Amino acid sequence: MTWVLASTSPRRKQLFAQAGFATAGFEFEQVAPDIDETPLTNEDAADYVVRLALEKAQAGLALSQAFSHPKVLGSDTSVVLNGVILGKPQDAQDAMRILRQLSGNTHQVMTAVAITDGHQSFTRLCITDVTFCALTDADISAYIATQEPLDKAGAYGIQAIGGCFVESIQGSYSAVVGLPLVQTRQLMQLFE
Ligand SMILES: Cc1cn([C@H]2C[C@H](O)[C@@H](COP(=O)(O)OP(=O)(O)OP(=O)(O)O)O2)c(=O)[nH]c1=O
Repeated sequence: MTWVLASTSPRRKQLFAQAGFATAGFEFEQVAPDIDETPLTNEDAADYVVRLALEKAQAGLALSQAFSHPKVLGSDTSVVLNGVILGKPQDAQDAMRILRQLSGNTHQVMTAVAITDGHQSFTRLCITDVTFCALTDADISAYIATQEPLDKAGAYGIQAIGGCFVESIQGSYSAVVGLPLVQTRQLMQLFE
């Protein structure tokens, strides 16, 4: 039996390693799923993240044929403001646009996790409210100059400099970073 993380995210790798602390001899392989992340027409944000997590897990399973009895985890994180998915910034200008919208407001971080072994698939969805303090354009420009926002949903990382903008959160911190630890462990236990 082999655990496989279908993700290229270094944050998910770290979190998945943490989630396996109680699983005897826990080790995992990593594969890079390549899926189309375009939302369907009128697709609800929650439905979107769950679908993507499952598609990443299924794409990862197809890449895991060399492993014995693979159990494959996929996950997706989206930042949602007033029901609209903000996604990852295209470039610095887009990051500025996104961070101006988040400034002084509460948004939702939706993270879904899915595990499949080809016979059974289970998913969990975590929705965390994150409230940003008010940001000046100078704050945002200085943040973008660090490059940190560019590969992240919602153009920030709560675990690093972006944490300076987070006034409060309600929900799972690890889900905001990229993988909810409690829910991931619960899903893993379904396969033990
Ligand atoms: C909101 C937020 C997002 N993020 C990151 C987590 C995810 O890596 C990324 C969201 O993009 P995802 O598309 O969920 O994941 P990914 O492309 O990085 O990796 P993969 O699809 O291979 O699993 O944004 C943070 O690191 N910190 C934060 O505070």
